[in-house]
Amino acid sequence: MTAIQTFFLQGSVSTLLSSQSSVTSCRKVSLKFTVSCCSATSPLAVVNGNVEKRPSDRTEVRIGLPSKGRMAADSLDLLKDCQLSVRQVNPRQYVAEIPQIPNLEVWFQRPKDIVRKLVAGDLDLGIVGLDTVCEYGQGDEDLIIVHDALEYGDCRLSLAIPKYGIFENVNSMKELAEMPQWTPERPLRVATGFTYMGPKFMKENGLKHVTFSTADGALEAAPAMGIADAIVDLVSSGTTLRENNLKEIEGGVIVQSQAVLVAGRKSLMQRKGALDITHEMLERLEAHLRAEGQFTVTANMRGSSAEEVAERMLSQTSLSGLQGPTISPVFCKRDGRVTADYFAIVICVPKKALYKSVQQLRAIGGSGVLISPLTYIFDEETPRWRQLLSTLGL
Ligand SMILES: Nc1ncnc2c1ncn2[C@@H]1O[C@H](COP(=O)(O)OP(=O)(O)OP(=O)(O)O)[C@@H](O)[C@H]1O
Ligand SMILES: O=P(O)(O)OC[C@H]1O[C@H](OP(=O)(O)OP(=O)(O)O)[C@H](O)[C@@H]1O
Ligand SMILES: [Mg+2]
Repeated sequence: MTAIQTFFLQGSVSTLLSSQSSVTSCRKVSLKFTVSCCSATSPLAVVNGNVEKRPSDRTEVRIGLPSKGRMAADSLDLLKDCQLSVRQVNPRQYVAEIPQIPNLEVWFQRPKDIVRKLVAGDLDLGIVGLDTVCEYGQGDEDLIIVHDALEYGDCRLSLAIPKYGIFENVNSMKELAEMPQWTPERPLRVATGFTYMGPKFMKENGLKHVTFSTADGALEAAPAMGIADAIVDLVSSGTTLRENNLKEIEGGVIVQSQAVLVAGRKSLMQRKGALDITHEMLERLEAHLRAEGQFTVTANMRGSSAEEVAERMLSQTSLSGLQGPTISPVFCKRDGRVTADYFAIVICVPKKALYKSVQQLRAIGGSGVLISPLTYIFDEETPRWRQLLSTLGL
């Protein structure tokens, strides 16, 4: 019989980087492992929080969304903006649906569990921060980033050290690695929740004498408490670092992160419907995110012909639109004759350039300028879809 247990290991565990496999006793940490027990007599197999990969014959495609934390609401909002509203019967129910996509089940999970379940094949798609994919995916080639920039959850995984004391004049990873203080007896102590990415980064940067401790939050307190010399944690505005007298250093950014759509390769290749659903979600996300930075601008312009109006429009730097202005005659009846003295112009304008565009329109005789939000810009091609097909070898 197979039982799955989760428990806390309390003890003195840390990783000494100079010898990859050695686990030495240095510092108190609390690590959470999922352990699968095959029988009362067989040895325990630690599988990094994952249950073993197993085949599944379910017919529904599953997407994991963050159940809590700062990514949860933003993920639902983004899907809603793409007309993919999630219908959840009550907030404590972890399964939900997106009525627009009938064969898709939504499962609310903690971000790290979304990545673990993607690796295990229990989810097919997920939305999480790139930092979480890197940390819990541990380089698994079966994890494919389908959309790498969902434009929320911006932060970076960074190494930070105190501004004071022996670190006062240390401003780069190189200077940190060259400090004479770090020896096998007195290694650099790093506190981090990123127990895969942290050690990997330090090793890649040539830091030999390093130990790690971990905690579930408020890591920025560790140096002032005397528990650690440095931390590896997420930074967004930088306020938490500043308030705790810590600084980032040159070369110390490990990952630039934001929300991403991630999928399991096997799911995309083998699960019926998974690739089609991914295609639809990708199309909507790309078209929506592209549109979000733009306004539609319509205006009237007096002119003798569409070509003459177009020439005036194209003489201005901010009025060329995506592929050029759309110009249509506005017909009216004067003295019994139908004429077109006015033309309606329609262009897309980046939100940042809106006021400049309005000024330029007025300068060339535009009137009655109307501004409306854009929901989607569907291009002929979805660049990330091409990329995905090529990654899958299709
Ligand atoms: N300060 C921040 N600003 C912006 N995005 C952040 C910030 N901190 C984390 N993130 C992003 O949001 C994701 C979720 O972080 P959040 O702290 O909300 O949840 P969590 O870390 O899973 O939960 P908890 O902190 O309660 O353990 C992170 O993986 C990261 O991608
Ligand atoms: O650069 P800032 O904008 O100050 O944000 C950085 C902080 O945000 C996250 O913490 P969170 O709010 O998730 O709290 P936690 O420590 O409980 O995870 C992260 O772990 C940092 O502590
Ligand atoms: Mg957090």
